[in-house]
Amino acid sequence: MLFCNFIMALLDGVGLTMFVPLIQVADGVNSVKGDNKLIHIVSVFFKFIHLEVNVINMLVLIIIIFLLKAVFFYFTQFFQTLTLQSFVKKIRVDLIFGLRDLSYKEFISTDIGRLQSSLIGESSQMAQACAQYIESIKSGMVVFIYLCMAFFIDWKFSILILVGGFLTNQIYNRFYVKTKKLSRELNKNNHQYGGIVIENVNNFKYLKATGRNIFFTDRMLNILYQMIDKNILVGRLQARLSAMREPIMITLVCVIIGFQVTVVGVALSSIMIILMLFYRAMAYLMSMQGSWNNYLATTGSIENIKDYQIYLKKNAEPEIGKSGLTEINKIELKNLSVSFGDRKILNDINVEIVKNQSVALVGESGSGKSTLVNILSGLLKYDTGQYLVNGIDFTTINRFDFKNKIGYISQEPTIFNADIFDNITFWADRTEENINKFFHVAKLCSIYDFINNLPNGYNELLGYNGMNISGGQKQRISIARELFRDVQILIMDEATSALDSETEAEIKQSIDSLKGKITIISIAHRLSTIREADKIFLMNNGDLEISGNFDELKSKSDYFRRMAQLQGL
Ligand SMILES: Nc1ncnc2c1ncn2[C@@H]1O[C@H](COP(=O)(O)OP(=O)(O)OP(=O)(O)O)[C@@H](O)[C@H]1O
Repeated sequence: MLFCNFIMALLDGVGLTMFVPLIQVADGVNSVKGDNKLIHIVSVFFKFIHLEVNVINMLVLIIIIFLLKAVFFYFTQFFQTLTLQSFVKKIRVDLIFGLRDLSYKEFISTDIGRLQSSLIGESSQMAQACAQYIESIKSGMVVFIYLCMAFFIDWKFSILILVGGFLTNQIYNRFYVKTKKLSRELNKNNHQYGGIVIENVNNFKYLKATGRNIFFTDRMLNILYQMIDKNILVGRLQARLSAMREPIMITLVCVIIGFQVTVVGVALSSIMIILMLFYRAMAYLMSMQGSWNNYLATTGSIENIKDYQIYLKKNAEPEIGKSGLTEINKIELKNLSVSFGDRKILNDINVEIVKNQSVALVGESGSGKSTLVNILSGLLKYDTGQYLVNGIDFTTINRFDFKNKIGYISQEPTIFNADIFDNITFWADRTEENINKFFHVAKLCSIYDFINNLPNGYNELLGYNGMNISGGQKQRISIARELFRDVQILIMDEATSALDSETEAEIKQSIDSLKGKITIISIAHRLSTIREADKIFLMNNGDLEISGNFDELKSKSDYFRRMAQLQGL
């Protein structure tokens, strides 16, 4: 791109300077005072191509030069688009992979506003910044070529360009500093705004029901107004820059005419050419300064994206280890401890779960059940101890291979903004086999009748976060999705909490039918759902107190017995 731009600028300069010998030829060589260097070069060139030096030939040459320039202009623009798109691709792909690999531990404390604006809005701003950066380099290159040619044609002219450049740069520098500062502030506002919008959307129902959305609206408006004020300031700066361009140039042009006529005493034809070259060079110089200022107006985004890429890389949790895990036969935790900051959340945990066993975790709220399950599923890292899968250290296992075999149903059901079929099958092809399997799991999860009664059947859209269906229906869809996947380990964290007793009993039956076929790890406050579990772990304040089956625990633990009695078991 830069090579084509270089040739294009060279042709532009050569084409324009051709007007000097053209006028000289038209007027008769002797009519122009001063240097006859150019006409000499032109004569040599025409002699070389066996043509006469006359006005017609020179005009044809000028047309050919500008046609060639157009060809190189085309290639410059084309390569610029390629450069820009490969840059945008690199940034966006990097961020996409960064999000994929971001560790769960980091994600839960990340600035969501920054995350979303980095991945969406600012990536586009980066493209604009890159375009402006390229433009300023291109214009700079043209100015440089003009300068070189100017030195060759008339050193006084090059001094004038340098003086012009220096003067305008002095003025522009003040604007550069202000624009850069505003850009950084705008960037911060963008993150705040993004964060509030996401919070507003995620908690829309609550905010609407309680009238608190007014508070959020005020917060959004407050930041929005700040952003608008700053954007107006940036616009004002840019308007001033553009407005100043012409008066500066006209003043400089007048100074040059005055200087040339009164001091040097050159003929008008010569002055016209110098002015033409000067005007052109200054236009490129100012365009370079303008593009540079536009580029600076987006530096906040550039700095942020750069930092964010580093942040994502630093907090990446790649799917390390060799692939090839075909079956999970045993998982073990040995003397495993986890802390959040200074607080120990899990303390010296020892757990062994073998293939197709069904285990349950019980304990008071905050005792560490979800944290333990997050460790088992590979979402969270542990501080000390060991996690073994089939006797192999978990850190050396390919996470993707492992997680691919894990089904996870959490307290908050996961619903995608798609229809029921895609939600359950995770966008599987609608082949006869998949449709049959879809109905099979729908029956297992007591959602078959519901789907059949919908106006669009399994093509019914569920809306953002499943707004169009009930909590229990969402939960059943989440469970069906995991059953459709043929997972080897099914983790259920309060999976049936949103269901009424009748539906819960139905689903329990379905889950029970999986007993002995896959490994099931469940957390439940309602003990009836885990009564049949092979092994129950009782947790207390980060410790794993005791384990055994339902009846064993009842006899071993007063707490468990009390809980069971309270629930009529
Ligand atoms: N990201 C986190 N940062 C700091 N502390 C955390 C974090 N996640 C959980 N905790 C703390 O760890 C402890 C255990 O939480 P955990 O969610 O594992 O408990 P739980 O037994 O599953 O509770 P519940 O039954 O209410 O879901 C709690 O005291 C909680 O405050």
